[in-house]
Amino acid sequence: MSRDQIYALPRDQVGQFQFDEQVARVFPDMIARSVPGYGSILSIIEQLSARFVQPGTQVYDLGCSLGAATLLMQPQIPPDATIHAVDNAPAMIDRLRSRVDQIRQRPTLAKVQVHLADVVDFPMDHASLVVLNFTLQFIASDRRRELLDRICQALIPGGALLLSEKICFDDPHQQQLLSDLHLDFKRACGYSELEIAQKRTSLEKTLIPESLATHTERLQAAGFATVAPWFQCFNFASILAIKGGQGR
Ligand SMILES: Nc1ncnc2c1ncn2[C@@H]1O[C@H](C[S@+](CC[C@H]([NH3+])C(=O)[O-])CC(=O)[O-])[C@@H](O)[C@H]1O
Ligand SMILES: O=C(O)C(=O)Cc1ccccc1
Repeated sequence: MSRDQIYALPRDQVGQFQFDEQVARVFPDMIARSVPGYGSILSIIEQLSARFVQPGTQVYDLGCSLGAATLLMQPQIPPDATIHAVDNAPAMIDRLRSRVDQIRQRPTLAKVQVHLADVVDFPMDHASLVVLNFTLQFIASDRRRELLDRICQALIPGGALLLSEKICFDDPHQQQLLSDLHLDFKRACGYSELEIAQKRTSLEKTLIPESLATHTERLQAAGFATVAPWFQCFNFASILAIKGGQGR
């Protein structure tokens, strides 16, 4: 796996973070060394897919990057279900397309369709599981509610949304403590102070975290009957939201 050294050398100017060729090349290493719990969340997504995905339904992996979640879910779900892996970064989608083409499309495996598209207006229907694994944080704040409304509408009764995000805290002491612990995690994973500082600058206007309360309230307002935060490590959290059955 290629090591992320993107921010290792000093830059005169640090531009906005982009999911370009350079990032796609090192992405598995970058995310594993930047997001505490990323590997655990992926293996729970694999487990959830076995429980929630129903025969003949659609699964959406929104902001799929290199398809880590998609490729784990594929062997777990009924063969007549379809996974739609969606990302608007050509560098990510090109790599995922060639990986999916390499996997022989066995009739016992669910189909994977790879889409270069913006998740904000990507059409969805008859979904039993939607994955937003660290993607909503990159969507413009004023488009988030609309996307969650559409996801809830697209889900069948009993269908699930898995939402993982970097979060922030209303209490400044909690904010300081948990972001400091995240920085310690990055240091322990081998990032230098320069790498940490330059990446932080590049993400400032691109990755906009919200509080767990904001996420929970918006999911409830979008129509989810059950909103269950199930994972938190420092300032990263994951929520499972279920659309109610008939009458809920
Ligand atoms: N509007 C958008 N439309 C489509 N894609 C988008 C948009 N905005 C951002 N992206 C895409 O969302 C992904 C976010 S990474 C997700 C990891 C993955 N889920 C994983 O489980 O490995 C998380 C991170 O890097 O922290 C990138 O590939 C962007 O191109
Ligand atoms: O690196 C960080 O500080 C993050 O918040 C997570 C992250 C991981 C990968 C790409 C962009 C942001």
